[in-house]
Amino acid sequence: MAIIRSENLSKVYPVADKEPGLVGTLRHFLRRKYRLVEAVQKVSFAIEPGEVVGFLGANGAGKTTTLKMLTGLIYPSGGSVEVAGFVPFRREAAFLSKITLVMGQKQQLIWDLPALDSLKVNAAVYGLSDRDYTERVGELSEMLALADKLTQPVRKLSLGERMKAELLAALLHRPAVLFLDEPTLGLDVNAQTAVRTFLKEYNERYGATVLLTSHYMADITALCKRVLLIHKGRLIYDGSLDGLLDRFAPYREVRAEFGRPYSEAELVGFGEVEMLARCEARFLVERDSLTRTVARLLAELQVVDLKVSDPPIDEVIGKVFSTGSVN
Ligand SMILES: Nc1ncnc2c1ncn2[C@@H]1O[C@H](COP(=O)(O)OP(=O)(O)OP(=O)(O)O)[C@@H](O)[C@H]1O
Repeated sequence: MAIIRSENLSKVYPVADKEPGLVGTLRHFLRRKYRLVEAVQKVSFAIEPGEVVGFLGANGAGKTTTLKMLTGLIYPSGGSVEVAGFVPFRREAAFLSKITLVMGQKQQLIWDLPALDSLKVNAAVYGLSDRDYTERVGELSEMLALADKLTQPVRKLSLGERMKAELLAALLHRPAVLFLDEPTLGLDVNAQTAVRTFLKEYNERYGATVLLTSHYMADITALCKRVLLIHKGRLIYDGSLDGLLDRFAPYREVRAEFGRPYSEAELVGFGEVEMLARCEARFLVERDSLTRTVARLLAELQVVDLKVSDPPIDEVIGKVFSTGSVN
C-alpha cells in the first residue's frame, strides 16, 4: 500500500501586483490587485514504502510547493494528499514523528551552539529515551563520519559537515518518510558524494521512503530508480530514469574513432554531427535506426573504435526544461 498518495493535488497562490513607487504603493493600499499563480496543478502519484523517488523540475516548476503540501506546511487549494496514513495539513504529532523535511537552504541547528545541544532539544521534542538518543546519535554520527564534530559550535563546521549534522538532527526521530529539498545544494563534490552515500545506506538500513529534489543529476542517478518530472505545475512524467531518457531523448550518442580524417560532409548521412576533430567524431543517432546506422558506419568508413551511449541526463533534462517539450 502506498505510503505517499497525492490525487489531483493543486495549489493556487494569490499574488498581489503592485506598481513601483509611492503612487503605486498608495494605489495598492486603496485598491489591491491580485493575480493567481497556479503553482501546482492536479498532480497525482503514489509512492510505495522504501522507494527513493527523484522529483525533478526547473526553477519555479512547483517542487517545493508540492513538498510543502506533502509535509503539511501549506494547505492544498484542491485535491487530496495522504502521507503515512495521515492528512498532512492537520499536523498531528503522530504524523510529524513519521516524517522529516530537510531543505538545503534552511537550517534548524542553532548557529552558536554545538550540534549536540540542538540534538538534545530534538530528542526532547520527540520524546526519545536517553538510551535511544545515545544509540541513534552514535549510529548516525558513525554513518555520517561526524562523531568528533558534534561538540563544536555549528558556525565552525564546514558547509558539508553542517549539512551532515542537519541530516542527523532531521533523522534522530527515525522518520519513515524523508522529504529532501536540495540536500546537496552548494556542497563540494566530496561532500555531495558523502551525503549521497549516506542517504543510500540510510534507505537500505531502515527502509525509509525518500522523495528528493536536486539540481545535481548525479544525486538522482545515484539514488533514484524512479523520477517524477514536473513542468509548470503539471506532472509530465512518472516512471524509471531509463524510461525518461527513452521518452525525452529518442536518440543515442555514437562516438567513433577513424583510421583517417573525414569531412563533415562525409559524415552527415550517419546522424547529427555534434563534434568532429580530425579522426574522432560524435553523432546523435535516432534510437530506431541505431543498428542500421552502426552497421553502415562499420561497412562504409574506416572505424577503429566505436562507442554507443545515452546522452548525458543533465543535457536531456535541461532540454526538457528549456523547451518545455513533453513529447
Ligand atoms: N508563497 C508564495 N506566494 C506566491 N507565489 C509563490 C509562493 N511560493 C511559490 N510561488 C510561486 O509558485 C511557483 C512554484 O514555486 P516553487 O517554489 O514550488 O518551485 P520549485 O520547483 O521549488 O522551484 P526551485 O527549484 O526554484 O526551488 C513559482 O512560480 C513561484 O514563484
